[in-house]
Amino acid sequence: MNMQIGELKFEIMLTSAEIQQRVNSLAAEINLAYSDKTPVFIGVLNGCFMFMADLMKEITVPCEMSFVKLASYEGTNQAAITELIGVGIDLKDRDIIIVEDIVDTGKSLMHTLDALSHVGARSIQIASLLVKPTCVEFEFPMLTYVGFEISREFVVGYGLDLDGKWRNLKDIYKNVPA
Ligand SMILES: O=P(O)(O)OC[C@H]1O[C@H](OP(=O)(O)OP(=O)(O)O)[C@H](O)[C@@H]1O
Ligand SMILES: Nc1nc2[nH]cnc2c(=O)[nH]1
Repeated sequence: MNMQIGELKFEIMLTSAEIQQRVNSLAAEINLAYSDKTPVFIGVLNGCFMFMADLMKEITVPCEMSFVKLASYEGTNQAAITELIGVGIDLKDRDIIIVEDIVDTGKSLMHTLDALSHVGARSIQIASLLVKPTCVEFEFPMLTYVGFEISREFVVGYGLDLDGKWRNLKDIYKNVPA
């Protein structure tokens, strides 16, 4: 299935069914690993909203959740990354799971980790639906829960935007040459 956004052409990369299946198995892994804990899930807005919602519905251990906000991209070009906006939960001695839609260069995740490094958490793990291994500029030993490793192309849908739009698509599309 193809989609044209302005001059950009997109092809379907992951269907809603494929995403749901993978999200369910990630949730199962987390349920097992945190069976004796009460983790705090911290979603990094805006992109995480669909992944976070679908993941949380499958989490069966007692848990809390909150959201932080960063901003980094405009269109397909990287711009300056701004500050982290508040969490609202005391994270001291808590087991944190950061929830991201995508780790591309890894800069956003580095900012989130930096901001959380002072809160005195007991543990920090990361769940990201998508990772671009050929783009990541940092090592993330805590990136334990990865939905799909994907290639370098820009992707939209399932929370991921292009100029603020297309986040609502239930499938994920990748940019292909026109
Ligand atoms: O690994 P990186 O190269 O830093 O890119 C990944 C980040 O980029 C996107 O966020 P963005 O800042 O565009 O905000 P959004 O979630 O509101 O779309 C995405 O949601 C990740 O947080
Ligand atoms: N929508 C979207 N946002 C991103 N942020 C970093 N990489 C991407 C990407 O491939 N798509």
